Amino acid sequence: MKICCLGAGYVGGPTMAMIAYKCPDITVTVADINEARINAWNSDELPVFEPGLDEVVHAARGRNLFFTTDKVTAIKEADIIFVSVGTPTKTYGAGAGKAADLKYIELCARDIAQYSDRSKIVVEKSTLPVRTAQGLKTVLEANSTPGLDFQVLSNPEFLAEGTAIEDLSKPDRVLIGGDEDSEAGRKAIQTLVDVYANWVDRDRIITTNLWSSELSKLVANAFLAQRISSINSISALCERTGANVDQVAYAIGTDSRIGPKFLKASVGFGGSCFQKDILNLVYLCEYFGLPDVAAYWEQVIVMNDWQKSRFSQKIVSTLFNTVNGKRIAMLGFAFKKDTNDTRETAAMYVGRDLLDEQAVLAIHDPKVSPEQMFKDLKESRTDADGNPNKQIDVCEDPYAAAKGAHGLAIMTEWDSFKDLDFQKIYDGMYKPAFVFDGRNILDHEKLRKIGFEVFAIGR
Ligand SMILES: NC(=O)c1ccc[n+]([C@@H]2O[C@H](COP(=O)([O-])OP(=O)(O)OC[C@H]3O[C@@H](n4cnc5c(N)ncnc54)[C@H](O)[C@@H]3O)[C@@H](O)[C@H]2O)c1
Ligand SMILES: O=c1ccn([C@@H]2O[C@H](COP(=O)(O)OP(=O)(O)O[C@H]3O[C@H](CO)[C@@H](O)[C@H](O)[C@H]3O)[C@@H](O)[C@H]2O)c(=O)[nH]1
Repeated sequence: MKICCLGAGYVGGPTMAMIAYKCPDITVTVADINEARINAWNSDELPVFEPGLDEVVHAARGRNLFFTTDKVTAIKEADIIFVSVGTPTKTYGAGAGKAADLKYIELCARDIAQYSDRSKIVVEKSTLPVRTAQGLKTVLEANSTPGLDFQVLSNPEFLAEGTAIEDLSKPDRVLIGGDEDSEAGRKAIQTLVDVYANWVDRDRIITTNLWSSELSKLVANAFLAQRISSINSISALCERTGANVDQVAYAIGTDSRIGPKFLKASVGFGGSCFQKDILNLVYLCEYFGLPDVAAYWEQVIVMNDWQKSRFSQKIVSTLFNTVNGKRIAMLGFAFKKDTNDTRETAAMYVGRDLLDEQAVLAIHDPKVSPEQMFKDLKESRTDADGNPNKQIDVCEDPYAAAKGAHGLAIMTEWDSFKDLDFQKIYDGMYKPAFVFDGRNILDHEKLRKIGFEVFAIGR
């Protein structure tokens, strides 16, 4: 069997690497139009940082895993074609700021139709609005050689960044939606089930109709993000009342009906998916004439935005209502630990707020490049005369970032931050030395004993 995947991004690369790793008899080719990305997948410096990914790629690459820019051959040869291209929030026209931009998906469908000379199974791996499969099928049938059959399946991906390899090798479930009402549809579903059954227990592979599968992905992300916004809303109430949000989260999470996960209060959720997918859900609700449902889910985003700006306002008000010219050390820039991804990271929004207030940002992140930070903060590295940007100092070393700072903000929960020598950091800072723990990962009592003024979320 031959599988091809269009899109070698955060999802296409690792998911296909896992299929190739677990199924040595299947040839897996990942095709992308971005040559630099493909070159990186073929090098020792993979374009995605994920614990354990290097090992999986190295074991399969060249054996039955291939990365290429030749999408035509990849499409022609494949029995199953996954589509794993981006579905960003639309920035133009109807639905701008909410609806998913489906142009990359449609271009893939047109390529598949044009280059296929036999019937294929087409799998939606990207996160898509419910009922996209209908449009895909129409484009495929209208543009291909008559007589070919394209079975469209929905197989959304639930991996989280930073734990992608663990999530892919032991998924809670694999979801496959297809046309359950036709013989060809059921056969296509079974073909994909058989691929995953090489390493996933059969009872963890859920099959549904197409629309349930497409919608479940958006709903899963909406529910996860809703939990974070819920606990973050309570963090504000804790700060006013003397309750401790971590204690509250533990107390409610021990109720097996609520469960302990995704109740960690924070400076706000980030990442490429939650906001985009909830906005998409909101748009769909509006489109299908359900404004009250739309408003309900939109509140998850409103609360998240509030949590981020609340954090930057807290820094400014605590530092005597001015951070003008003050150095603020930001530890962490990625949207969560164990990834170099900064898409929608809370650090970017807090950073921009502080720059607006004329602060000097000293940023350290173990994985994020300075180029990425400047881009996200909408700043250039040098001024018109070629002198370095004086408002942003990217530091390789957290101690260097904190030296001469008035405040230190934990933006990402990197484990390495917990073991820093805080006495050394304290000695190098202006006094009073303020810590703003946006992830509640530090030992606050210990910090207070050293002499820090500590602000934590929800305490
Ligand atoms: N990032 C995640 O953790 C995650 C998890 C689950 C689901 N998803 C969903 O998966 C999809 C892909 O996300 P991603 O993070 O991998 O995106 P990404 O931007 O990292 O990768 C998409 C890739 O598709 C390529 N591409 C675009 N058009 C193409 C074409 N016509 N042919 C071949 N390649 C093409 C781009 O060059 C890019 O490399 C999105 O719908 C996203 O919502 C993402
Ligand atoms: O209790 C928590 C859990 C997470 N976060 C934050 O929420 C964001 C998202 O975290 P996470 O969900 O772990 O990472 P993602 O890679 O964005 O994964 C989500 O989005 C993916 C893309 O759709 C889905 O596949 C995953 O199932 C879903 O967890 C990050 O900023 C986290 O720091 C919190 O603030 N508190």
